[in-house]
Amino acid sequence: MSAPVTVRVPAKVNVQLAVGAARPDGFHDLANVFLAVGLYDEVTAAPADTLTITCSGPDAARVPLDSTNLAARAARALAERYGIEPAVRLHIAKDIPVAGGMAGGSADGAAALVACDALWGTGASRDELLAICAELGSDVPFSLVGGAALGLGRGEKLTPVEVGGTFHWVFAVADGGLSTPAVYGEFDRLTAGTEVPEPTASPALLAALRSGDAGALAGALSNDLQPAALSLRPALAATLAAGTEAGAWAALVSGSGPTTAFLVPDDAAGQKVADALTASGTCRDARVAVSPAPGARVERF
Ligand SMILES: C[C@@](CO)(OP(=O)(O)O)[C@H](O)COP(=O)(O)OP(=O)(O)OC[C@H]1O[C@@H](n2ccc(N)nc2=O)[C@H](O)[C@@H]1O
Ligand SMILES: Nc1ncnc2c1ncn2[C@@H]1O[C@H](COP(=O)(O)OP(=O)(O)O)[C@@H](O)[C@H]1O
Repeated sequence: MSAPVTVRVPAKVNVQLAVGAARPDGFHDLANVFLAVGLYDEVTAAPADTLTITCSGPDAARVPLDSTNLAARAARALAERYGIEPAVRLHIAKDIPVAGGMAGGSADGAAALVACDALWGTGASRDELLAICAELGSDVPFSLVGGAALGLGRGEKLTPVEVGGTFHWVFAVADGGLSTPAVYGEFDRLTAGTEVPEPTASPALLAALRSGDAGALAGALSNDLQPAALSLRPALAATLAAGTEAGAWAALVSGSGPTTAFLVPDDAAGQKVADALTASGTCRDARVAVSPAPGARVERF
């Protein structure tokens, strides 16, 4: 019998999220610049008679353990592709905030795919794995590749982006989550009757990533979903202000939120901003992390 396989997978922050008008299929075309950050989930796949799924960690109770779980969906999709039974016990050790705009579910989907591929010896190519990821969700391909990438289309068409240094972040974890479709829906409501421009990647942002210049990156961060997230969760404005007052170089909502992200110059500043955010009472938790981080990788057999 094969030994269990454990895969570690990072969270993400969107350093640019340019959103176009709603498409006929309900999705939005994006220029989505993903940056993987060093907060990780681990997914372990072990042989079993049937597909079962468990989750541990402080937010485990908020993770669905039914057939909608993205890790379970990934295992089923791979098994179906190779005509085998999805007989696997999946365990998620969850450290990425749930429904927080940091792609935790997508991360678990990508990790389960890599873990099951190794466990079952399917030998799927990188392109096959990426195609399954794109079927599972717009953010899932990025969780597989990690680093930094520009996502076009609905975010699934990836081009790697060069990163020339290490960036230091603080993430303020909010109470409860925000639904991604609800935030896109609020974006549509807020932009109704206006001309929504075609989303394009910012040359200044890509140059800042390439040079590793955190000050330049701070000036180039942008998120078109931020007004929608703030409209649905006005209290996030106080969190953003608390981090900025404590010395963060820049503050923005991470993706669809409600996690907020603070770019800081170094470790010491990160600890100071994290302490101030915790003391402010405007968030549930504050986590420090660095980027870039590698994508879904087998850690141990
Ligand atoms: C906003 C972003 C930014 O990276 O992530 P989060 O911040 O939620 O993690 C993504 O676009 C979320 O991607 P993901 O969570 O994979 O979304 P999907 O499962 O593909 O789609 C869920 C729903 O979000 C909306 N959606 C998603 C992607 C997109 N380009 N346009 C959309 O309108 C649609 O309503 C869709 O039905
Ligand atoms: N493995 C998983 N981990 C977390 N959430 C999951 C998972 N599988 C499915 N979900 C569902 O996806 C929703 C979005 O969660 P998540 O991916 O953590 O946030 P976001 O889309 O904001 O980045 C959750 O509310 C949950 O219902």
